Amino acid sequence: MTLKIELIKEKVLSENYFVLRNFTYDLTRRNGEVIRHKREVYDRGNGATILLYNRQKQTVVLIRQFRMATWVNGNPDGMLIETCAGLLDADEPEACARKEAMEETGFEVGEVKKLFELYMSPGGVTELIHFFAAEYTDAQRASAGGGVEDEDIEVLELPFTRALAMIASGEIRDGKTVLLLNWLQLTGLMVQEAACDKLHSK
Ligand SMILES: Nc1nc2c(ncn2[C@@H]2O[C@H](COP(=O)(O)OP(=O)(O)O[C@H]3O[C@H](CO)[C@@H](O)[C@H](O)[C@@H]3O)[C@@H](O)[C@H]2O)c(=O)[nH]1
Ligand SMILES: [Mg+2]
Repeated sequence: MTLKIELIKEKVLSENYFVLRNFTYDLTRRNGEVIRHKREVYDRGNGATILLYNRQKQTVVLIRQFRMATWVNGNPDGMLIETCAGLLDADEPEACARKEAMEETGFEVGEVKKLFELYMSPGGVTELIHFFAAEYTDAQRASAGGGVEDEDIEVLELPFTRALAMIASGEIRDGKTVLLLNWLQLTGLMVQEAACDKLHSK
């Protein structure tokens, strides 16, 4: 059942790099009762992210960068391991994913697969992230990556099994990255762990 919403007031609390608003609205509950809500909503745009994987080498490409929000919330050095990602700005999601792969990892990917679009923090953040995956080859490496302007991004090419182990150990704790690595595991596109360990011990 669709709830009825009537917007009463919208107030901009902060409009600097992104926008924080306070919404007052009346919501008609499923039982017909009307309740008034006040909710703060942070709009920092939508984004795209892409997992690069190589079946032959059984590897994935991730990045490590400083994330202030994690430092504020208990991450001692603020460093986070993630799939490459960016804000859409004026780009279409797929174009954004390709551009971020190029800028952040240095790989110019070929065919990309659209997976899903997910709200990442619906309690208060508008952001919708578009998820992609692409197989990469060494020949597609066009630059060292590292990001643009004031970014300082480290590129990590890891055995897929190592990346999965890093979720279990807590070394990877970024939501979009865990989702994408779990998606790849579920596809069965990567070989089973024992075979993969054998490949990397050669
Ligand atoms: N001056 C200033 N610059 C900012 C601010 N916030 C972000 N930036 C700059 O804006 C750029 C954003 O880089 P992108 O690569 O486009 O985005 P992202 O931060 O990696 O975000 C991606 O990942 C996030 C985490 O999962 C996602 O939340 C986001 O949607 C996107 O997919 C960076 O150069 C960053 O320094 C700010 O408050 N002030
Ligand atoms: Mg980025």
